Amino acid sequence: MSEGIHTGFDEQKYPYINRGLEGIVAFSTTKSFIDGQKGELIYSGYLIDTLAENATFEEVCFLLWNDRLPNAEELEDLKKLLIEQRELPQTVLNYIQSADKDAEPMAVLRTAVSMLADSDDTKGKFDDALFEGQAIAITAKIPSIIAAFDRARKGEDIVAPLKEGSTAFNFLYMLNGEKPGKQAEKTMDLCLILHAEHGMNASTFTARTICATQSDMYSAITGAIGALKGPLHGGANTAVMNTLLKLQEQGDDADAVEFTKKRLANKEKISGFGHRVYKTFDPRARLLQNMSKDLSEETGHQKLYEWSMDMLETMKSEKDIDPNVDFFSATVYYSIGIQPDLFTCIFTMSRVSGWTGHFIEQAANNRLVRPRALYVGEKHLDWVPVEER
Ligand SMILES: CC(=O)SCCNC(=O)CCNC(=O)[C@H](O)C(C)(C)COP(=O)(O)OP(=O)(O)OC[C@H]1O[C@@H](n2cnc3c(N)ncnc32)[C@H](O)[C@@H]1OP(=O)(O)O
Ligand SMILES: O=C([O-])CC(=O)C(=O)O
Repeated sequence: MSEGIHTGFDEQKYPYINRGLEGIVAFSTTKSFIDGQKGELIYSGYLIDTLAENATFEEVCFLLWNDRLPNAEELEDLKKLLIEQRELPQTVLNYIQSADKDAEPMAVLRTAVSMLADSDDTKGKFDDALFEGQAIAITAKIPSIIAAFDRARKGEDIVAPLKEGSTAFNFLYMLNGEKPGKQAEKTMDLCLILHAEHGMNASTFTARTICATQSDMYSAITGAIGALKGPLHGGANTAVMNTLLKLQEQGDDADAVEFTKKRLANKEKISGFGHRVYKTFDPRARLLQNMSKDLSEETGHQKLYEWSMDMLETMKSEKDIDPNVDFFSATVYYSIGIQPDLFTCIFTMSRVSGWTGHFIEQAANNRLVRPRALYVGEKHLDWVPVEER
């Protein structure tokens, strides 16, 4: 340790700092398992591929809140409760209508979710018996907030939620003002399943840290939304789409290989690639890649898919880095008509199930989260009066 640096630590005991907490195991969980070498993801016992093939988003919510799949009656009950909770309180609708049209959708969503606490009958009280009801209310209302803001900012009437249909179906209906077809609903539902849960990622860690102070679920989800919004986390899906749209502006013969190489040469990070845990292809990206390919052919967006593949191959050959979940979700969302600046909100619609599952788990076996920082500043300085500085 160099002279003048005072750590405040026993240096024998704390010889290094773990920047970014990489590899630190601070919680146990039954919510998900990730094998970063094999590229395997499991939600409460079920492989992501099994869930993608068989489950609905509502079943995944139940799974993440209860660590088991629902029987038919439990699933119907949950769907009913989610439908009952879709309507937004008038205070939140008023806020959405008055929000700046140019505001970031994730910022509006963050504020609106925070406001929901006021009109919740439980006031977000920290009580085991109330957590699942709060999780249902927040999960049900997030799609309504996203769709309402998107319509309000375009000067369109807000569409009231349906009293039927899946979360995916109702969201697309509220967003577009017309009922979606079977395929759009299925695509949306699959995206919700694939983004629901992912271990101790930055936003889930935020939610658990807030829970650990015994604050409340609304605060935890508000904080988690703030963490997800960043471009190194969930915000990367919007950044991926902006890159592809930039290529599109250059015309059909735009060169995605050169574009990627140039950015790498400038030491820029390429959004949608790399991961703290996966050292191979993210299994969700594999599933989304197949969807992206099929949808790009159906919607005439083949060029976007071709450029994505050029970027993928360049990242592999130049850096040996694979795509993460945000890479192909971008073109999937785009192909079903969602605007790029809403992409991270769609991620939120899904991830709220994992955040709330972790909140319930943390509360059941709580300990305050409180790591330490290595102090590297000065100590015991003499006070200098302001006029002498
Ligand atoms: C839902 C999600 O949150 S998935 C992640 C979404 N985020 C992104 O797509 C943003 C782009 N990716 C990244 O910034 C990173 O890969 C992260 C933040 C996701 C994970 O990164 P970390 O584990 O912290 O790795 P770190 O940033 O230290 O990168 C390690 C090395 O790989 C390089 N690298 C990692 N990702 C990328 C990338 N996307 N583009 C170019 N280089 C990259 C780094 O430059 C670094 O190289 P160096 O050792 O030569 O300096
Ligand atoms: O696990 C992470 O760090 C990021 C991620 O892929 C996710 O949250 O889905």
